[in-house]
Amino acid sequence: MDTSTRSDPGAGTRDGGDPYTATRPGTGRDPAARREDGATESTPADAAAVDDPDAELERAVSFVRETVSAADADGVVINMSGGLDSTVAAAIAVEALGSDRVYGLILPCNKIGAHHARDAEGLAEALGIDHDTVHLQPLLAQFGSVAPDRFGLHDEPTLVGNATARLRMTLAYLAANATGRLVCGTTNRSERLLGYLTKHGDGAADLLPLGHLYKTEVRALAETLEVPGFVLEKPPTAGLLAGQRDADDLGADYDVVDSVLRLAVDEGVEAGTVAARLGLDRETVDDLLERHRATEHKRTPPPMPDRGGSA
Ligand SMILES: Nc1ncnc2c1ncn2[C@@H]1O[C@H](COP(=O)(O)OP(=O)(O)OC[C@H]2O[C@@H]([n+]3cccc(C(=O)O)c3)[C@H](O)[C@@H]2O)[C@@H](O)[C@H]1O
Ligand SMILES: Nc1ncnc2c1ncn2[C@@H]1O[C@H](COP(=O)(O)OP(=O)(O)OP(=O)(O)O)[C@@H](O)[C@H]1O
Repeated sequence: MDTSTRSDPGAGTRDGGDPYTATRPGTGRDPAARREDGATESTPADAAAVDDPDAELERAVSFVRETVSAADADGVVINMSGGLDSTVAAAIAVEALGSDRVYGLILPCNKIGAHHARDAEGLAEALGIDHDTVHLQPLLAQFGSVAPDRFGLHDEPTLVGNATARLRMTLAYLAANATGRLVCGTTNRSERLLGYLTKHGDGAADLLPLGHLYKTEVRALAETLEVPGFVLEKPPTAGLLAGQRDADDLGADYDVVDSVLRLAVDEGVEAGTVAARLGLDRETVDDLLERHRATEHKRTPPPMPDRGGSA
């Protein structure tokens, strides 16, 4: 991916100073913790490993090609933020379908978003895909007039963030309906397992080419795709508030998050053992696993009464 041009060199970091030093929270690692079974302690950095990035990339590319073909669709629509996940998803879609069958929607909602939107426009141009930028503020302002005494959006970051994510989803489906395309989501496995997404917002899509990959694995794929350094350097953020970082919300960086999820969810290792093996404090592990449990409803279809015996 030749995307060396960037419209705004400061956009990735200007809202929070140096993202890798000053604003990053602690990793949650407890140097005093030791493995209960005496085995060698693993490190969160182990989570970053992708055995064969080229093969993983080919798997994702084939998946997109086959899914679009099976749906007899003309291509995909991707909401592009200028961040890691949507850039990697768009690059995979271009490899799978060709640039003329990928359409990017860039949907900033505030001033912080405007910087990232310029990045997204540059990335879309470098990928050679058609794209449009739509500022959401006027549409969101209308949401504020709905029963304002009951659901005021002012000073409610989560309400505004979720409404924005669902508005982006609505526009993606509008474009998909109108052009015979599928909506390509950008959610990764870390976000899915923690429910760290807006239900029926950024979590809603027709295909998820990154849905099986942890965030640290998406990063490894980005390197294989030669995604430009400034995208890799952006600290993961939902992009809704100045200085907001996924690591602040989740209590740990993604190398820690992914290590915990691999052991606890994929391998079924008990929380205390996970903490000991990774050298983490128990609270960090418990908080992450509680998020996982509490968001099961985001990973399953809506419940409904059964029919009393018949399927
Ligand atoms: N047990 C249950 N069974 C069935 N449904 C249940 C439920 N509990 C809640 N619900 C429903 O789910 C709703 C809550 O879920 P939801 O609307 O998603 O809202 P919620 O999970 O509260 O918020 C979304 C979270 O995802 C984060 N996010 C969003 C977008 C992008 C990113 C990112 O960085 O990529 C992160 C955001 O910062 C926030 O922490 C409730 O209002 C209710 O309608
Ligand atoms: N300004 C935006 N314009 C269009 N789509 C957006 C915008 N902001 C977020 N989205 C959509 O919502 C998804 C989730 O947002 P989020 O900011 O968490 O992801 P990201 O920027 O791709 O990656 P990262 O988590 O590394 O920031 C994005 O991948 C993208 O599809």
